[in-house]
Formats: sequence, structure tokens, C-alpha cells
Amino acid sequence: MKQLRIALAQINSTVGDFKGNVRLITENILKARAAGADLVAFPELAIPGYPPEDLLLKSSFIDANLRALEEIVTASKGISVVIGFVDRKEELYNATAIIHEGKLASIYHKIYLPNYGVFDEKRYFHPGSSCPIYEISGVNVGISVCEDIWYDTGPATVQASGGAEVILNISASPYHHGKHHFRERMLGARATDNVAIVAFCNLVGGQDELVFDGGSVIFDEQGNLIARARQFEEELLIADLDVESVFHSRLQDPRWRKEGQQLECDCPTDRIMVSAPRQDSPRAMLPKQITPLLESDSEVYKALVLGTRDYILKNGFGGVIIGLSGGVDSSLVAAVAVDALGPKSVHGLIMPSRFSAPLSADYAAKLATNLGIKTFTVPIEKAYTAYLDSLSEVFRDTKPDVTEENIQARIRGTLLMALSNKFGWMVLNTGNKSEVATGYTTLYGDMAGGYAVIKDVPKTLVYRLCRYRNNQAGFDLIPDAVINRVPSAELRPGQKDTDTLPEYEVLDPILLAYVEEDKGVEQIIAQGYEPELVVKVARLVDVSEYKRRQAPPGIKITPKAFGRDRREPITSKFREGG
Ligand SMILES: Nc1ncnc2c1ncn2[C@@H]1O[C@H](COP(=O)(O)OP(=O)(O)OC[C@H]2O[C@@H]([n+]3cccc(C(=O)O)c3)[C@H](O)[C@@H]2O)[C@@H](O)[C@H]1O
Ligand SMILES: Nc1ncnc2c1ncn2[C@@H]1O[C@H](COP(=O)(O)OP(=O)(O)OP(=O)(O)O)[C@@H](O)[C@H]1O
Ligand SMILES: NC(=O)CC[C@H](N)C(=O)O
Repeated sequence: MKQLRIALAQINSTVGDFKGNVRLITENILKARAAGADLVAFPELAIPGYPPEDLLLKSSFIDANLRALEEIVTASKGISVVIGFVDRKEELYNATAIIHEGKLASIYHKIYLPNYGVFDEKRYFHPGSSCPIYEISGVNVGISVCEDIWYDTGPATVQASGGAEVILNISASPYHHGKHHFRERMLGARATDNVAIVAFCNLVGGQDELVFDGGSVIFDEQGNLIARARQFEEELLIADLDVESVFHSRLQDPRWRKEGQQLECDCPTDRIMVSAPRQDSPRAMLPKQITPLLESDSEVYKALVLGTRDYILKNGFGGVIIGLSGGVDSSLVAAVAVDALGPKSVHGLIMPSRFSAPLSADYAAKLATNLGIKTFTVPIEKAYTAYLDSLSEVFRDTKPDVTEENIQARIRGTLLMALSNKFGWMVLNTGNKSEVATGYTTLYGDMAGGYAVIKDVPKTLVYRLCRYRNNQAGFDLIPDAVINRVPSAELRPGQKDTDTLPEYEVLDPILLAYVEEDKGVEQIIAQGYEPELVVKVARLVDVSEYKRRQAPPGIKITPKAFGRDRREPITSKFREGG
């Protein structure tokens, strides 16, 4: 029986950590070889890490990546290895090395370079122009890189038409909620349309604002899922591919005899010999390994945990500090931080003011006890009075307004940064997407922080995630009173978020339409929302772009996050909200 044992090494490599990445890669090569795999695949740009951004403009970075490739080539004995690196010829290429028995057998260059959303690959890379078919252990394998497989008339189809039985795609496909379903539908379609086995090896881990969710999968030539790795965790997924059945399926599938089909990609398909068929007798097939997909809230929560852990640890921080107000935002951030780093690395700072509800500090303390984290209490009254006294002469003829509110938020930001400087704990920012969108946040105040864990999480989802985490815990880890209290910044007597903003249940769908779907004001009003409200929300979003440009980075979990996903000018006369 024609069979291929394939290992998909879903690893968490770190941008620029060549030593660490080579170690991780060689460990996985050894494990895959020990498991009897014919072929082990690693994600797109696994050697330099993804995305390396403007490091690609430095020749020292490219050199280090090529030296790391040489080490991996030397370490590749007794197995074929397919791995992403940066190739340098007259131009740079997002490339894949095909290695066997300590030799570089061939190099594939990514053809479709994504240049939308968070991707900027045309800034650095030249597209490839050939899609060879590699004979690996007697099996015809078509290799491609991430975006290449998203086109139904792209390299996968060209390779399958040329005789490839297995389509192997190595990827660095970033997460947003629900994307995995979309991706799997596309991969399943690619398998059935080409009557080929499709193996997809994805990156896992956090890199600045992106989280790569892993979830590597294999579909057989009839579109059946035959293997799936865990989401948000490293894994070496090993599966036996029944290549014999591709031949039989093709014989029986008349669609396969598609003469004169118009393919978008007209690259040549040379045959390249990598390794001969195995000589040993056929092995018993390994049992199928299919990890079930996570449900929606659990998926988002895990993305936040992984993004936070990798940002903090990959940047060399031993701990974090969070301002605990007794509200949902800071409570959720603290819970995520504890799940990411463990309770000993997370610290809370409680900073009551004259406007804080008496119970706020109790709620914050209760949360900290539940999470097992240490807290400090520093009231801001003295500092606030000192500010007001210092400004009293200058502000003599003015009335109290948002200025005094912001001073409190700024005192808190300063105190958090003081603890950060003194103890080396990064400040975790607690702003959610609804606030970030509307600018309902104080510049240099509660906008302080090194990393914004929930900046892409709308407030209504913040509540859902708190409830999800409590369900997981089996008790009110985040006190019920925190989830049920009326949201307030507590910066003036009796303040409520709804003094300035609509209810979050109304606000969030408008923001989704305006920010994520780029709908115009008229279109949103036509959806049935109150015209004045839509205009007001659009205006708030438009005029607070300057704040977002100064805001800390944070985890993308929606199809369109603020940041490189949504590049709006700050200075603009095009204001739909007037
Ligand atoms: N285009 C532009 N480019 C650069 N800078 C620009 C600018 N437009 C204004 N600015 C500057 O920004 C300043 C205004 O921004 P800022 O000082 O932040 O103040 P502002 O946006 O006026 O007020 C902050 C609002 O956020 C609310 N808040 C604060 C803290 C926490 C929460 C919460 O619930 O979490 C809510 C607070 O109640 C208030 O309504 C201006 O005085 C000006 O200096
Ligand atoms: N009394 C406080 N003690 C400690 N930190 C505070 C306090 N008040 C505000 N903060 C910090 O400033 C952030 C902004 O909080 P604020 O209470 O203004 O509104 P919020 O966006 O509703 O947040 P939360 O739901 O966490 O209360 C908080 O998440 C918290 O990190
Ligand atoms: N790295 C890539 O080429 C990723 C592009 C791809 N369409 C994705 O989002 O998964």
C-alpha cells in the first residue's frame, strides 16, 4: 500500500531567536524521526519567526537565518524536512527548504504574497514562479506556503493537476474568532476539488498583536478530516496518509479529467526527486488523532491567554501589575494574566479615590483572593489634592470638568508605572474595544501600559468571557457583584458609562458595523439604529484615532482590529459623524 507517515510540527518559534528556534526545530525533527515519520513539516518562516517585518531589511538578519538553515540541514538525518525560511537570491523570497539526509534538496518560493489586513509581504518579498512536485518516499507531494492555498486555481491545483497526491501547505495563519471554521472549509474544499490529501501545518504562539492558533489539520482526498492538532498549543501531529486511495478516488471521480481548465497560476510543475520509497514492509496505520474544536468563548479566552503569555515572556518580563478597580475589565485582565503567567507573577494595585464606591476596593480584594494574587493599596486622595492645589491658581476662574476626572486617571497611570519601574513588572492595560473605539479613556492615564490584553474585545464580549471563566472555575472566580454592577469610571460623583455612551448592547453592534464592516452612517441607520446615535458614535470613533495611535499594542481577536488592520488617517476632513 502506498502510504506516507507525515509529522506536522506545530511549533511556537520566536521572531529573531535563531538559537532557540533551531533547538525547537531539531528537537521536533528527532521526535518525528523516532516516531517513524517519512516527512516532518514546520510552519511558514519557522526559522526566523513570523512576521519578521522590517528585520527583513537587515542583511545580518537574513545571514543569521541562512546559518540557522544550515544547522537544520545538518541535523536532518533519516527523515525529509520541509521548513520555512527567508531565501536570498537577487531578491528575498518567503521560502521553504526541502531537506533530506543532511542535504538541501530543493527550495520552493511562495507565489501568492498577502498584502491586506495585517499582512505586508510585498514590502519585502518577490513572488515565486514555479510549483514543483516533490517525490518524497515515493509519494508525489505539492508544497506551498500559506496564502498559496487560499486560491482555488492556485499552486495546489496546479500541483494536483500535475500529479501531486498530497498537498502540503506550511502556514503562519493568524487567529481571529471563528477563523478556524472558515479555514477548514477552504482546506476541505481544496482536498475534494483536487482529489488530493491536504496537510496544513500552522504556526502557534503570540507575536506582538497577532496570535497564531495552530489547529493544524489533514483532510483526505474526499474532504474527510483525518487529523487535527490542538488549538493554541504546540503539538507534533503524526498521521499515516493512505495515498493509495487517492489513485482510486481519482479513477472514480470524473471531475478529475478536467482538460483545458483555466488556472490562475501558470507556473511550471517540474518533478524533483527527494527520497526513494521506503523499503520496509507496510506498517499498521496509526490511530486517527482529531482534537475537537474549542467553542467560541473558550477559543477567544485561550487566544488572550496565549497572546499575553508570549508577549510578556518573550519580552523577558517576570511579572505584571494591573490596576484593580473592582470592575469587569480589570477583573477579566487579571484572570487572563493569572492563567497566562500563574498567580505569583501577577500583582494588583488598588487605588481608591474620593469617588470610588465603598465596595469597589472590596470587590477588587475579593477577586485577588480568588485568583491568589498579591495586591497593594495606594489611595490617590493625597496626590489628587496636591494636583488640585497646585493648579488652583491657574484654574481660578474655571469650573471642574473632565480635566479633574482625567487627573485621577493620570495619577493611577503614574502609580502603576512607578511599581513597574521599581519591581520590573509590566503594566497590563485594561481598556476594551468599545472604549478604545469611542475614545472613552484618558490619554496618559488609563491608557498607560505595555500591553493591552482586551483592546480588541468589545465590552459585551468582556461580560461573556467573565461568565465563561467563572463556568470553567465552577464558582464565581470573578465575583458576581463585579459582573452585575453598573459600569462606571468612578471619576466624579455618581458617574456611569451611559452618561457618555449608549448601553453597550446598543453601542457594540454599531461599532461592529462602523469599524469592522466599514459600513457608512447611512447604511447603519438603515439597519434600524437611531440616526442621532449612529452619527454620534461615528464621530467618537473618527475623532479618537489620535488616541489609538498612542495606545499600547494588544491582541487581535476580531477580523478587524485597531492597528495595522485598520489604517485610518488622524488628520482627515472626511467625518461621517460630522
Ligand atoms: N487630533 C489630536 N491629536 C493629538 N492630540 C489631540 C487631538 N485631539 C485632542 N488631543 C489631545 O487630547 C486631549 C483630550 O484627551 P484626554 O485628555 O484623554 O481627555 P478626553 O478625551 O477629553 O476625556 C477622557 C474621557 O474618557 C473618560 N474616561 C476616562 C478614564 C477611564 C474611563 C473608563 O471608563 O475606562 C473613561 C472620561 O470620563 C472622559 O469622558 C486634548 O486636551 C488634547 O491635548
Ligand atoms: N480605584 C481603582 N483602583 C485601581 N485601579 C483603578 C481604579 N479605578 C480605575 N482603575 C484602573 O483604570 C482602568 C479604567 O477603569 P475605570 O474604572 O475608569 O473604567 P472601566 O473601563 O469600567 O474599567 P473596569 O471595568 O476595570 O472598572 C481600570 O480598569 C483600572 O485598571
Ligand atoms: N501568512 C499568510 O500567507 C497568511 C494569509 C492567509 N490568507 C491567512 O490569513 O491565513
